[in-house]
Amino acid sequence: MAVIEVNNLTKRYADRTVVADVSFTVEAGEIFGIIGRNGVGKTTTVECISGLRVPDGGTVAVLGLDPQRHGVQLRRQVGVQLQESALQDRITVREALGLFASFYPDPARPEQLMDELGLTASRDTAYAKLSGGQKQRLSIALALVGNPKIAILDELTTGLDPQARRETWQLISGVRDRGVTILLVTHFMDEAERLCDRIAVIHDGRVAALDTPDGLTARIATGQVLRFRTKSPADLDALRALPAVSSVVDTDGDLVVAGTAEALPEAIVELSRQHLIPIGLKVEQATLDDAFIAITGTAPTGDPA
Ligand SMILES: Nc1ncnc2c1ncn2[C@@H]1O[C@H](COP(=O)(O)OP(=O)(O)OP(=O)(O)O)[C@@H](O)[C@H]1O
Repeated sequence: MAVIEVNNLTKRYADRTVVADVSFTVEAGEIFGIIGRNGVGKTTTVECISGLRVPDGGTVAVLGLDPQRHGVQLRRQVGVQLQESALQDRITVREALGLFASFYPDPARPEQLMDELGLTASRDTAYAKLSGGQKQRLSIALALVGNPKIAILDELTTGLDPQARRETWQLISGVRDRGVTILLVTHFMDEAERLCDRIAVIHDGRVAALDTPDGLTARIATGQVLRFRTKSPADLDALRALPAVSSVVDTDGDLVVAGTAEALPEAIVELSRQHLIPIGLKVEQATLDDAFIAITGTAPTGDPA
């Protein structure tokens, strides 16, 4: 059963089209990812879904309701993690969770959420005194405190250290296992690969691809990804024309060539014909990162080291 249906969504700011023609459906119980580089319209798309923005075209239905016309009913059933919290500086973690819990008919227990999100030690700390990571955990807790049917999480783990990211992923998997549908916006490929059942790749305000993480990787997957530099610019079209090569992308001077197992010998011969040698050559198995590069022609940015 689809719980979110987005059809031909468009959104303009002044005369600039930010969301051009986006369509997808999210099924009950899945973790659905929206991935894309900064500024491609991900947040605008989820803001239209959560009723915070009015679309200029197309339709959005959440649990069968129009977010604009049925905002009050939907707010009880949809938890939204805001990118920047509008909390007062002096409110403590415990007070904020208690306050938000009071808005809902059947809220989660704040103590349990604080425990699950590692916030118990800072329960009496004022919002302004929390670290970036603690603020992030609190924003996730606030999205979940109403026991929502759908949770919309935007840049879930930005600002968290590697250990906290992994703990947050576990927590989100656990929330999904309890039957909550999750719409996750991220530009971290490892996060999308680890958590999402299906992913929409947004590029230039459109859905460039929609599939499972494995399905997206399989599009280029052929098996191998070669990474190297050359001393002078290579003829990329000649590389693209090789039978075993499915894509060639130049990411700031580093060439990323995806293809079958034959791509390596073919590329070496072609480069040698161009009087070039591959510098720093690495041969790897394809990942979601590589699929993203092949689909959008650009590298995702902001991945943690
Ligand atoms: N209220 C606004 N008025 C004008 N332009 C806006 C507004 N909000 C966003 N934009 C612009 O629209 C584009 C898409 O923004 P959006 O936040 O939807 O992208 P995003 O993919 O979520 O990026 P990010 O990961 O940086 O949040 C950006 O270029 C942004 O600067």
